[in-house]
Amino acid sequence: MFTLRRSGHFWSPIVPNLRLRFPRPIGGPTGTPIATTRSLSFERTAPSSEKLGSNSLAATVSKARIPNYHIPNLWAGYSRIQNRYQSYSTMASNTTPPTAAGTTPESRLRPKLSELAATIAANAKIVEDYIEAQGLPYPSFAADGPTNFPVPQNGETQKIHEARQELLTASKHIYDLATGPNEFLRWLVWNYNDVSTLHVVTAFNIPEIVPVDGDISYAEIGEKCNLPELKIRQVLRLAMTNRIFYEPRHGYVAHTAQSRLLREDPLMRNWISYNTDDLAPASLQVVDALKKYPGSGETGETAFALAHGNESLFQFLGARPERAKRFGTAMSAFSTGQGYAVEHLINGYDWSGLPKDATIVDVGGATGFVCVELAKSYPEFKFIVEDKVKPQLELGEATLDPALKPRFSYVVHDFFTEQPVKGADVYLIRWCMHNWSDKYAGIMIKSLVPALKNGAKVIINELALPDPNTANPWEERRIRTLDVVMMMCLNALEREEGDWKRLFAEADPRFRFEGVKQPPGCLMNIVEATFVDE
Ligand SMILES: C[S@@+](CC[C@H](N)C(=O)[O-])C[C@H]1O[C@@H](n2cnc3c(N)ncnc32)[C@H](O)[C@@H]1O
Repeated sequence: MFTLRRSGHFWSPIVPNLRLRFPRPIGGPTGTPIATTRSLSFERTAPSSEKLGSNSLAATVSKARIPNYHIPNLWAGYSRIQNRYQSYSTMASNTTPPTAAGTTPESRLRPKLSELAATIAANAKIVEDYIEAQGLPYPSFAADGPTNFPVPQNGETQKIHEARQELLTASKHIYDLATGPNEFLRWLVWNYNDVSTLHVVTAFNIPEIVPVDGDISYAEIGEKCNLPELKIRQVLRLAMTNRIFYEPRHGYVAHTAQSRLLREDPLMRNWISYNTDDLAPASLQVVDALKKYPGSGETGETAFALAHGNESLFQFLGARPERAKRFGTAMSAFSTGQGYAVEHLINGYDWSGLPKDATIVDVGGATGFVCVELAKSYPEFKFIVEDKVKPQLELGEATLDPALKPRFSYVVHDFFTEQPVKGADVYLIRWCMHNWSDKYAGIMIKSLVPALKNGAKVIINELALPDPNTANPWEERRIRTLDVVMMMCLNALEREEGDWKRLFAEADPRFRFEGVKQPPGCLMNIVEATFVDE
């Protein structure tokens, strides 16, 4: 029996400044509703010195303001807050959660199931506690689940994201280990069936046909797609094993979070259809391309070209405006987001080390949007945006803030020909060189040389691949896949630091290679070389 019959408050003996306030008398035997006062609340004034703990706790406390308490629930909530405070305090004091990665290549080959399971449990708890404490939407497969993992990416959540990464890595390891090599390989090669079912789902617009709320029979979907019910059932039941739709009752189909995303996100639809229509056929030609053109660096001698009537990717897109538009949208689905934000380039390079009125040439700069951002921070810099595609430059010029106009000019230029702007301080090349083999990347750098004054900088902003096993496994798979896609489509590649260094050395011995940087939180790198001609 627990009854409170006077107004007042309790101070938590564990959490500084946390109190349970009940300004009006409340009462009732254990387990029965207590007086319906809406002013019953947890309160806490967090000292500013407490970072992670206090912010998370603040959300927990505000979530706890619920009317119609039962006394036991109230105390459960009170002690939950205290427990959470203790777990955040531990996290804030830099306790490292268990990790799945071994420390040597050999130890990575021999993980133990029980240790992986412990890693999963510990890191899942960290992530889950944070989500609940912040009142974030809980991850779910259900149609109303969040479309992205709900923890935002910022300095304060770094430890939570590290824990999530450990969770993902250990989960993949334990799954693969428990599968065993024989089954693993047998299923790996069947992954094309996942792609082909996804292709059917998107090509026949099935996410549109399935209602957002409720369900629809296989027969009705078949009628709308002009396909037999049985075939729809075959395809969708495999797709469902990837949680694309589910079957709430026998013979009926409803949305999951993933199928809803296919319905509602045009970027995602473009990304999928570009891959299924344009790239998947090329992937089946990689072996033939390697046999036919083993050492080629030409864009027309690729798996893509073999799959698409001997047209290079650029020729293919140039002749098909609709596909080109879809390609553009698909690319933005891949390379937008926090890790690719231009601000990393603005904040991650020492622009203030340049002369105050420096001239920056943005080679292959499209609309010049990178320079526009740079111009905001460096009010005396001047910018020349170059691109081969005139409409992009025209768009940039037409949409430029009038206040910036005196500092900007736009020049049609092919970056494989001699650089027309002589004596600039910086030649910036962002997201252009990974489209080209070393043969052409070398020509791009050599074409700059006649324009370079002593001390001029060449800054390249794209990837510099890390050594194997130094990135987290998830990121490693992303960049290695991208690297192979560049080969398949264009005989191009993502480069390592050594590749960048060699490119500059081969282009001209007067280049001093300054190295590669990766701004914190950025998925791209900044490669820098100085032209030294004294
Ligand atoms: C992937 S986009 C990068 C655009 C921009 N730099 C950025 O950071 O997003 C590649 C750019 O290179 C341009 N481009 C392609 N071939 C070119 C060439 N031969 N000369 C100049 N620009 C070219 C394209 O028009 C496109 O704007």
